[in-house]
Amino acid sequence: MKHLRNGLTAQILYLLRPYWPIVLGGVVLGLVGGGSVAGLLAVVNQGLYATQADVATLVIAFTALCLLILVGSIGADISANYVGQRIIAGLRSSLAAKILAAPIDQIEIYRTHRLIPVLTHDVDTISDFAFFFSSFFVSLVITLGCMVYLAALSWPLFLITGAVIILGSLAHGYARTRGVHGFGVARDAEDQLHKHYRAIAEGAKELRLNRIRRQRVYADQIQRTVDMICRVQIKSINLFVTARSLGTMLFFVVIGVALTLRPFLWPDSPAAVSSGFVLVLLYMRGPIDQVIGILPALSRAQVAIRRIAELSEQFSTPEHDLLTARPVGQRTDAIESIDLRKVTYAFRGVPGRTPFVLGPVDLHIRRGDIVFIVGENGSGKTTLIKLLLGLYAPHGGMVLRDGVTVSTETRDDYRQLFTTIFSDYYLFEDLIQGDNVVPDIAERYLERLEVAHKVSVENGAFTTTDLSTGQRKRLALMNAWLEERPVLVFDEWAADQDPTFRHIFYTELLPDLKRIGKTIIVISHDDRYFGMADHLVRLREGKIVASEEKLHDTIKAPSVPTNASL
Ligand SMILES: Nc1ncnc2c1ncn2[C@@H]1O[C@H](COP(=O)(O)OP(=O)(O)OP(=O)(O)O)[C@@H](O)[C@H]1O
Repeated sequence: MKHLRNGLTAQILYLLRPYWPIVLGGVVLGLVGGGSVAGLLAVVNQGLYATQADVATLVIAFTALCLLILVGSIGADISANYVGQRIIAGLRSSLAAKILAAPIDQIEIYRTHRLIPVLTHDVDTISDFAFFFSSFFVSLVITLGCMVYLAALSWPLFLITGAVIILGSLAHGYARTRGVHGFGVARDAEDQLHKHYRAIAEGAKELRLNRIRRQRVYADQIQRTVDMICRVQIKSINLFVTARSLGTMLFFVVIGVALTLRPFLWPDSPAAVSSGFVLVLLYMRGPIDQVIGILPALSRAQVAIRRIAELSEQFSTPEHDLLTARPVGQRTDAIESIDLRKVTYAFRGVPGRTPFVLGPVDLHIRRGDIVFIVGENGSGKTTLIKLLLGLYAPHGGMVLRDGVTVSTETRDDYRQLFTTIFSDYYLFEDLIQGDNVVPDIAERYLERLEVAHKVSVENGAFTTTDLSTGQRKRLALMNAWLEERPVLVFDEWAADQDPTFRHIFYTELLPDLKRIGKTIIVISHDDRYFGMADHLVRLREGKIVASEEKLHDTIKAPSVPTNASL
């Protein structure tokens, strides 16, 4: 926890560091604006008892102070707004960068339903607070300025007021501690709520078909979580509201007590002291109210910053240089072989269960081979290709490209060799080649994939991706073609295809891709087509139990349009 607090302070200072001149300027302007308000109250109080001779001086002082208040508060507001918005923009970019550079297994452990609320909810909470920060600071300075004026007027009254403020602060301290705890609990529940929201959005069809599950999701999960957040928020905010009203009432009490006691305790004190005291106390109520009013937002921002710090800590071992613009490096025909030597990988275990361990695996892949990776569900096929693709760093053993070990430094270059269509692939609408895609070539690919009647390529993007599952996968395949990388990896690509196109995929497209020099790795359950493989690797419980290499001569003339053949 201590570590986290350090992280929290460090996080705030780190965020403010690039803007320190503006922050400093804003602080000075806030001090000038807030201090001038206290000065203005003193002038007003003097004005109540001014003689004709004092009027000119007081008017000049009044005007000057009004100008200072204007300049100070506007300046403080503008600088706080600027810094706040820049920090939010910086946070948004740096969080996105952290996710883009985080190791894939760390992202998988963190989980999407926890990731999105940090990126949206927590950043927005800080943004809300940043918006009010300047008035918070100026109000704080006004309060301090008023206290200084009170001390100048009368020490006993200053001490009484100080004691009341300390009392009020203690009440608020208590409310804040409880409130922060409550906001923390509510924030945890927001993650759960987000998970349930994803379930009703992504599982809409299943929920429409299953009444029991629908009611359970709504009543037991969503409503229960929503009610819990509501209860905790009401409780936390009630604490703040009660402490706030108590504090306000204390002000009136102190005014009443001081005025009642004045004739007895300080019978000789001048009237200007009493009126100044009342004036300052009545005025101070506003800024103090504003400071107190912003405390719940401050507490929420504190919880949000902690969440962001946690995420940053979770992703604190990024892969380096992932976002540096660099040439892609060698592509076509850029490999002769890939080897896995005694590669192992273990997932984190669930308590009471043995974690899945892949390996040790030895695998040799030659350029131009069609490699099938087969095995039962859960045997480790996807885990194996994630290691092969450099998405997971092996826990033991090594991956070699053309006999050279792939290291942390070279892993991202190595990954650029592959185009992969995962079984849970994400289809980007824009093509990476953008405007460089010749419409004719795109058209021929689409025709080859039998989707040209549904979709075309315009301005470097597909005209639509509102297609059937199988058709969307064909677009993903077209993307893969256009990327022109030497190794293509298909994770159960054909599973969503109709029998005719599945046949075309295995018996025409794969051989054609091989013919143009591609190395192809296919995860498949289609045992009818295992004969198409040059190298069949069978996995069971994370181990290679069979590795058959053979030659076959079933390759036909190319029918895939390639840039070379076009
Ligand atoms: N993120 C994860 N955390 C913990 N365990 C995991 C994770 N991903 C996969 N596993 C475990 O690893 C094992 C292998 O999973 P993998 O996805 O590699 O299997 P697969 O052979 O591709 O299965 P399928 O044919 O069903 O796609 C499974 O038993 C699974 O429980």
